[in-house]
Amino acid sequence: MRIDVVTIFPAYLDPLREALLGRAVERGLLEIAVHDLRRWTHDVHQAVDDAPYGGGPGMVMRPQVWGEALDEVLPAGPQPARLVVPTPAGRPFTQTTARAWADEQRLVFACGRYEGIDERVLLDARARGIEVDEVSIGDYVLVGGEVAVLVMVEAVARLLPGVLGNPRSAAEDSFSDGLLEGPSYTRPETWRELAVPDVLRGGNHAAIARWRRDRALERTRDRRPDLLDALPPDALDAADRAV
Ligand SMILES: N#Cc1ccccc1Cn1ccc2ccc(-c3cc(N)[nH]n3)cc21
Repeated sequence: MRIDVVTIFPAYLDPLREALLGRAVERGLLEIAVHDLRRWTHDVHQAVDDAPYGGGPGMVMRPQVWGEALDEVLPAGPQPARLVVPTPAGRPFTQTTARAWADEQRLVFACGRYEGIDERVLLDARARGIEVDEVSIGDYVLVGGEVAVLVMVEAVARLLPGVLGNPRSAAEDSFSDGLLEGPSYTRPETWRELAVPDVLRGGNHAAIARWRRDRALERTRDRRPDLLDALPPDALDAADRAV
């Protein structure tokens, strides 16, 4: 997978070169290119924004600059690519989204700032046959798209083959079965007079699986009842429903 990110703050994306993702790039499991949007300005001030038509607070990012940038970074043509635009007004980005995007050959992220990007940039991209996803990472307002891109790139990249040391981690993490993950423990057996639950030290794998499922159901019911409501009818068996 190749990931391109266009932004006026390229340094915001430096964390993509660190740790797990940095090692995945070094190992050639994915490519990441970050582009400074100001490269496509032609004025001495390198202006990327202007006042909004119709008035209102803040500024809007100019279509000309974005248009030239995306013409170069995301040329229309046979190679499929997806343009992702983070916005508070977007569809929710979820684990399901991450799984779907993990199958893409190319992802291009457009990081807006100010009050966002002129709508015609997205219209033009769609008119050129490019898939455009406007996505939100949560119901709160950030200052720009860069942090949202860090979140989404990490969520997608960890699903790529070879990126995680143990592929079971991605297969069994929260949301993989529609539930939140339950509590985890490691050594020592007792810490500050708090003991690891006996069942986890007992070696009975069926009992451990049951205990973990029960804790996941309890946690999901308590923190995210909406996820329980979204489960398919046959997702919970009688033992689950008794929790
Ligand atoms: N757009 C916009 C906007 C609209 C109103 C007020 C402030 C902004 C700032 N902003 C500019 C770019 C941009 C990108 C993504 C987010 C974003 C995503 C999530 N999930 N929250 N916030 C915000 C962004």
